[in-house]
Amino acid sequence: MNTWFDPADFSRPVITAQRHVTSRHGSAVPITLPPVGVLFEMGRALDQLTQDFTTEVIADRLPCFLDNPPCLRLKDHPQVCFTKGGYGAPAAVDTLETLLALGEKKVIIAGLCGVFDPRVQVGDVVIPTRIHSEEGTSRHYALDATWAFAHPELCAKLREAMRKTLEVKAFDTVTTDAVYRQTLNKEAYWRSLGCVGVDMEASALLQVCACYHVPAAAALLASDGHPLSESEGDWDWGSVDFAAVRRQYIHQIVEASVQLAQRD
Ligand SMILES: O=P(O)(O)O[C@H]1O[C@H](CO)[C@@H](O)[C@H]1O
Ligand SMILES: O=c1cc[nH]c(=O)[nH]1
Repeated sequence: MNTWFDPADFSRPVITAQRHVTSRHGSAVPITLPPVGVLFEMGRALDQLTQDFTTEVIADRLPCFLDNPPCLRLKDHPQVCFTKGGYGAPAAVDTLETLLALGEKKVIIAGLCGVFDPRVQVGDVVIPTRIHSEEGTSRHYALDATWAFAHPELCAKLREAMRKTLEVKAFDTVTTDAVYRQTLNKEAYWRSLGCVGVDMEASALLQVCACYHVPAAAALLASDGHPLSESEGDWDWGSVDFAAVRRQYIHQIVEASVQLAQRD
């Protein structure tokens, strides 16, 4: 059983995100965020956003403990903010905790995943009901962090809102800490659990949101198809038109998040 989380430990965390954001290491300027936030776990998203939409800067540098990404909103739809989470579960959760400390009430996670199931192709969007955890961060937040669950209602609405050009698929996924230890056997085991894809942040983000009772759901664009056996070809990234697919995906996430925020 998990020994990193002690449910009887009611002593206070030495550093909290709430305290950190206004500390000397955080920000001198008060920042308030809109209630809905999109946490991109991919590199191109904020550049694409500023290229293709009219945006405004909410904060040049979010006062996270590790990284300091900018936080943006659309000029015409200021009720949603967009930022980039750190890569890997610990850095991603640092960004998330900061967003929550600054007032976010609902979180949409938008990232990439590698896929290892014939039912899913590069360019599909996987929106999981639950994510199996092989990362350590969520084990500091919950006694049983084996699976992290999306908020059922938000997950259903996100699937609906994302159904545009790209295929949306409702399969479970897994989050790992060790990208270079995704062996063929390991991925066969993940398949046996019903998982179709792997990323490095999403289970921790969903688990932390669940612990704080903040509705969250994750959409993962399949960015690379993994070989399923020794006889299949080598791993490779993306597809011939992956840049266009990724752009389409970012647009769908933007539209879906605005739609979901308008419904609130
Ligand atoms: O920063 P971009 O190109 O989105 O890629 C990031 O996302 C991938 C993992 O999801 C890794 O390749 C990482 O570098
Ligand atoms: O985290 C990731 C993202 C894409 N592909 C993978 O195998 N892992």
